[in-house]
Amino acid sequence: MTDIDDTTATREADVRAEGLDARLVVDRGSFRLDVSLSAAPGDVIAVLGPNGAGKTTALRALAGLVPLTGGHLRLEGRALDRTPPESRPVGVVFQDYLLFPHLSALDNVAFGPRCRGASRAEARRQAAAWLERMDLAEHAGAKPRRLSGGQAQRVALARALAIRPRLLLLDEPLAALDARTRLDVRAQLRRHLAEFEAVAVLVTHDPLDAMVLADRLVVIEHGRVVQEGAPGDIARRPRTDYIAQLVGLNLYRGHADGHSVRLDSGPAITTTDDVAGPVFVAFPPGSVTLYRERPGGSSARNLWRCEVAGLETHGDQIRADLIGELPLAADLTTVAAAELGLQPGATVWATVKAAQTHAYPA
Ligand SMILES: Nc1ncnc2c1ncn2[C@@H]1O[C@H](COP(=O)(O)OP(=O)(O)OP(=O)(O)O)[C@@H](O)[C@H]1O
Repeated sequence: MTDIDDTTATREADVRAEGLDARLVVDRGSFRLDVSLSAAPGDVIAVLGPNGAGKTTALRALAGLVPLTGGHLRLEGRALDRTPPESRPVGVVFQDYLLFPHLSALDNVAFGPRCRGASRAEARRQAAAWLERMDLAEHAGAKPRRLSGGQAQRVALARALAIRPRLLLLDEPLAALDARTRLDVRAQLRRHLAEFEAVAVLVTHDPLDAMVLADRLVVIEHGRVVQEGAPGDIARRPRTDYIAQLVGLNLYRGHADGHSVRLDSGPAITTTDDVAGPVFVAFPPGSVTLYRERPGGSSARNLWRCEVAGLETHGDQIRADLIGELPLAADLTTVAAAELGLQPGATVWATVKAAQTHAYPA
């Protein structure tokens, strides 16, 4: 057995004995969720996917709020499939926090320990300690409507952690916040998740939240896992159009023979990678250069005639959506777009250097 096999085997043993080991099969009308999730203690997993992919269903199944149609759910070696939600060692932070409006921050956090048998005084003592840890001590007496979005989020997190869960679930934890608050709260949440010693699963459709907060991403589409791995690997080697769009790459599928990849859709792309067989080829929109006339002296091997289908601002750049023999996205500065006279319907020539493409096995 190699070292890698040893590490994998150890991780799998950890997952079975101490972590999360789940296959969640849930039928909801015509929709079927069927995803496997496993994590070792201390792992933060982000479940990422487009609208309707089944992220919330997966989270609710873990919490026990929707029943499994099939599969299994084990946490620290214990089957939870038939355990009612309130008896699961699971803490949940809902998207809109669902704080009790009539209770103070302190009593919101004390609620969990109290429900699980702590005396009123003990529950409040634990709650006060959690609020302190979240830098919220001075807001202990405040009702939720007096809290800012970021403070409410931390109270919700404190409430979920106060029951000392062995599985922490977060549903779009930053979605309710404005952009400025989001930045701060994301950094704080990252710190709290790093300190959390059990498994955390967060659901999001924001790739930045997923990349910053999680050790591992599980991408689901149409109720199935389409790709999983470390954030960096997924960003470098997307395997579906949805993921390629999330990480901002043009992505194609084709058949490689040496440095040439014949795409399933027709044209070929030259790459510096040496690959063979079925592959993906990806390149960033920023690596595309556009010309109004066919460039004569360009050394680029990859040259395609395209038509501008649409233009939109993208950060401080313009993103051109191009169609033609190779549909692609190209980023250029506003000045360059003006000089090229880019407008929908215009014909342009697009080039990409072989060294800026990346090919990998499909
Ligand atoms: N109560 C329900 N009854 C029947 N179908 C449902 C129910 N709730 C959700 N669905 C369906 O299950 C599928 C997955 O929904 P889910 O909310 O889990 O997706 P999601 O990935 O969380 O999406 P979003 O990002 O939009 O919240 C959708 O097709 C949805 O229409």
